[in-house]
Amino acid sequence: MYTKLCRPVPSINFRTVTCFCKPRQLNKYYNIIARANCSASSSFLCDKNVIFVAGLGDIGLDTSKELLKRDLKNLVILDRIDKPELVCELKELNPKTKVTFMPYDVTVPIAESKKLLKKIFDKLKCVDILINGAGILDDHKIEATIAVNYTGLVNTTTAIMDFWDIRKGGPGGILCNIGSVTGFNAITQVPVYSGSKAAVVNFTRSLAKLAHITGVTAYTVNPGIIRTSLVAKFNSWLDVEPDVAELLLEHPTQSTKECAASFVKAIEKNKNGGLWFLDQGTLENIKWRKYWDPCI
Ligand SMILES: NC(=O)c1ccc[n+]([C@@H]2O[C@H](COP(=O)([O-])OP(=O)(O)OC[C@H]3O[C@@H](n4cnc5c(N)ncnc54)[C@H](O)[C@@H]3O)[C@@H](O)[C@H]2O)c1
Ligand SMILES: CCCCCCO
Repeated sequence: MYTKLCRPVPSINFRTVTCFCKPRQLNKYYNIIARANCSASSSFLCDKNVIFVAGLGDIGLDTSKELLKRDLKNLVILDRIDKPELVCELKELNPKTKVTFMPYDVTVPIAESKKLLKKIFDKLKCVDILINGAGILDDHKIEATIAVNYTGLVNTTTAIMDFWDIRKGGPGGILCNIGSVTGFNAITQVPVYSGSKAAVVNFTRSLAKLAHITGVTAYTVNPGIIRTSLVAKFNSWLDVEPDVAELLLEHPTQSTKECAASFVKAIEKNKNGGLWFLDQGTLENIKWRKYWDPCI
């Protein structure tokens, strides 16, 4: 619906190249170049430019590796973590994709986020997908949890709208926000974290419904529990359960690789309004029950 398709290409040999970068008059050479890069068996992601906020985290790193199997044109990783060895490892994985790392803290003022995004857009000319994945889990850190998990995501999203919003002449874009199963049903003992993820889910559902105005589609990927450094040990709110991590990790979990495989599959489905549930290696788009309708 919002994917500005290039000139229809023969579906037999080539997939339709979707493009937000040149919404008006697509240069026929772009089509040929894109086709040359993307064989018929390639993914929707082939030849795309992707920004991945938190692409070096435990889930982020394996998801970045999975993305790099899809012949992206550019993968720009923004993260607070600065681990050059991980970036070098990613750069080696696929010669078809240029991997760039830029330090970024999602809690900076929105003007800083815009400045960083301008540098990226000036370099790449277009960005097809923004993945917002920054998150912390420590219910002792109330302000920080909300600042990183929610405000940081909202600000980064709002900042990119300067470059994507079709009302400003932008090409539109695709937002992939990392929520969590706790955004649907809380881990009661970490209500601040769970609430921040519910906010991410709710915010993103609204953006999806605004896509007809902004040209920006949006969905969330909501992993179940994965054994990462985030969950190894964390504080419950007001210490209501000192052993919350141990108790949770007694239940079935999934690996970062399983999550990454489902994560990229969800991105390839590119469903505006998707509520992707990624638990124990499965991928399901869940239906949100409506209890009330603002009727506007
Ligand atoms: N591990 C799980 O079970 C699980 C389940 C569902 C959702 N999640 C979410 O997935 C995401 C990744 O979590 P993870 O388990 O890989 O843990 P992780 O700690 O390895 O990753 C967290 C990522 O967020 C980044 N980050 C934190 N604060 C930041 C800031 N201020 N600015 C920029 N980046 C910042 C970190 O650098 C890291 O890349 C988080 O949003 C988390 O809430 C995790
Ligand atoms: C083990 C607790 C996992 C909490 C992160 C789910 O988003």
